[in-house]
Amino acid sequence: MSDALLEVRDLVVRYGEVTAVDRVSFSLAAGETLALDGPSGCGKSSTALAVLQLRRPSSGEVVFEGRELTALPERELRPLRPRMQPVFQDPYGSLSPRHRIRDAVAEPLKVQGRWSSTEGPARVAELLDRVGLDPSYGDRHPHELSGGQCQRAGIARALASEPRLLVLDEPVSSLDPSVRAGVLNLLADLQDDLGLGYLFICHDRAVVRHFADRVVEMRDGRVISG
Ligand SMILES: Nc1ncnc2c1ncn2[C@@H]1O[C@H](COP(=O)(O)OP(=O)(O)OP(=O)(O)O)[C@@H](O)[C@H]1O
Repeated sequence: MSDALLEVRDLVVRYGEVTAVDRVSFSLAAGETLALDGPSGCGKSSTALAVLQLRRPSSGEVVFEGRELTALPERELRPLRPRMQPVFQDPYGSLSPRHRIRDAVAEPLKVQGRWSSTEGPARVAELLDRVGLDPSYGDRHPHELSGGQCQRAGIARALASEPRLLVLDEPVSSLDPSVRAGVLNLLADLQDDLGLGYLFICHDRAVVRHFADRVVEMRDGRVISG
């Protein structure tokens, strides 16, 4: 019995004739950061989407917390989805422009039946505070936040689901260099506190070296080292 949080075995993702991910395997423990590195188009994002089951792989296995996900119908996946949360490159893209930050963070609690009108607002304030945002930011809309603040709000929303795994697809690439370190430090703190596993996609070698425990190097859909 493996104690891996995530185990990916012989993963294949095809888009029609294109094989974007070709028998990729790796594993990730709780509290660990595994980086996927490689040139543009080598299949990093396709791997991430297949791990999250946002795109169903063509073949292979994704074992998360001991359960093989690829064979599960959507209704059986649904209760597991909160435990694996994505954070994408575009901080504004993961938050609806029409909703206040407070509502965006509250939504997972409501959808997952964990909202109460007495404790819910305090939980949202606590999550905003946890990501370094003053809870008064809850009143704002995404366009009233900087890119870094918006990415923090997106992380608060992801944390509302009480995940065990964050799939971080270029989470700081669109941010000003001056705010990148702050968001990476926040992610490192959260990992220390919560024991989260991170699948981390990033094309910045210096960031990868600094942030990742292990690196899986990809080329043309395949793992070439790691
Ligand atoms: N929705 C899609 N339909 C068809 N082909 C796709 C699709 N998404 C990705 N691809 C192709 O799959 C391959 C891998 O793309 P992917 O985005 O996974 O790579 P990546 O390493 O994440 O690249 P980048 O760093 O540029 O995001 C590429 O050849 C790409 O053109």
